[in-house]
Amino acid sequence: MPVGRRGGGVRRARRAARRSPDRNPALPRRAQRATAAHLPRAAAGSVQDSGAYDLQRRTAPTTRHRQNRPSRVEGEVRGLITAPKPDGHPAVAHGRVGVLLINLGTPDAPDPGAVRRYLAQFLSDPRVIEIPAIAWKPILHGIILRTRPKKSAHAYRQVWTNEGSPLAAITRRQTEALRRRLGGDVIVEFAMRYGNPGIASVVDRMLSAGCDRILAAPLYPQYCAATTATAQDALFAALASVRRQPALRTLPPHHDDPAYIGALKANIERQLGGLGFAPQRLLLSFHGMPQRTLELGDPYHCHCQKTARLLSEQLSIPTDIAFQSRFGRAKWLEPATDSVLASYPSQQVKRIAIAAPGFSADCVETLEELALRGRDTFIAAGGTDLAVLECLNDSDEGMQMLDALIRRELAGWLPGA
Ligand SMILES: C=CC1=C(C)c2cc3[nH]c(cc4nc(cc5[nH]c(cc1n2)c(C)c5CCC(=O)O)C(CCC(=O)O)=C4C)c(C)c3C=C
Ligand SMILES: [Fe+2]
Repeated sequence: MPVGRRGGGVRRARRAARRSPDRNPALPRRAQRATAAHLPRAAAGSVQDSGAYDLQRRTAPTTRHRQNRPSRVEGEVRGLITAPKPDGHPAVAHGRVGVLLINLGTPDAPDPGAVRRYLAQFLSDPRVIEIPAIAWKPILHGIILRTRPKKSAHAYRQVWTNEGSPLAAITRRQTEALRRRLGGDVIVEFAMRYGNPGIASVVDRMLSAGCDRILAAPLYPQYCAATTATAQDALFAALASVRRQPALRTLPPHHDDPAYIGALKANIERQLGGLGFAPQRLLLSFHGMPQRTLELGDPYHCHCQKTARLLSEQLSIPTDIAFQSRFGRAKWLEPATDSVLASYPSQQVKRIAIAAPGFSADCVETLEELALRGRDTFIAAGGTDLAVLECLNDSDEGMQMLDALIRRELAGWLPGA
């Protein structure tokens, strides 16, 4: 907008505010005049194209108001210069910035029924199983959901904690830590792509709390259609029926971000330094994917390779890369973690550490598949020492990285940023 026009707008807005029959009757006349006179210039435009109906606040800001304040100047101004709502206009909370951490999800309990419900939702996602539904549904319902829940529930039972599934407990702690770091200006929540709390219900809560700007952060450093894209699909689907949609940003993949690589290096070196043995090799184990997804153009494999290369350049211990958690009969990315573990001892590699940089939180795949079954495989093949390192979780290194990435993506949305 040209400067002159904007200046005129400011003057008109101030005159209108002084004359306004809607001036706040709760304020003394002097305070009303002061309110109009102190309109920030930059904000006057928002008075003209007023969202003024929205504003609930009709009194001078109290401490409570300031704590819950809208994060943008326009919001403050709209808060002071209010117009009456038309009859029937609903109260609308607005002006808040939200961060939504999204992880994969996990069963509600380590029993076959809960695991079955979780797997039914997970494995019905066409982003995860890219087989035509007509062929996949009979296999899923006729075979997989009849057999796998019992086996998987056993795995979950071995790693379950007092706070529930490790993935859920850690994601909750990450959320609380980020909330503390970002302070009262940002509403921080987490949601799961499968299971609870679901993305739609959390988004609904954030909108009710007044989030009209949301940064969604799928907690996957390496982009994959089966994880990142489906989390975003679910978010967009949740908003598809919303009248008043928030502005939306999504956290990009950060597989090669110096903040991520630096956090991994610090986290791994700290843990290696505390081991009671000197590993000869560090195996970097990523979750696998069908080989076909690489051929279809999914960048996941390349992202994993790049993370592994950048990290190994920063570490003094020799590293290998492998892919775990194979599912189904199709060819998956190689080499497979269990094959590598079984082959190490015959190459005289008998003391190893494993890190899983693609998992932002420890889960059944790291705690059961790597730390229990992986260990058995390695020891049975002749290995002597194995340590499975913790994921970044809510460690200082991990939270510092997440804080930095999130703040970067919130640029312009936070006061003074
Ligand atoms: C980190 C990235 C992940 C990718 C990529 C991924 C792809 C993928 N996974 C399956 C099948 C299963 N995964 C399961 C658990 C699971 N997967 C991830 C992450 C990725 N998956 C996590 C973090 C977890 C752990 C969840 C938890 O509750 O702790 C499971 C369930 C467990 C089991 O029954 O083995 C399945 C099944 C496929 C098919 C796939 C890509 C096509
Ligand atoms: Fe998985």
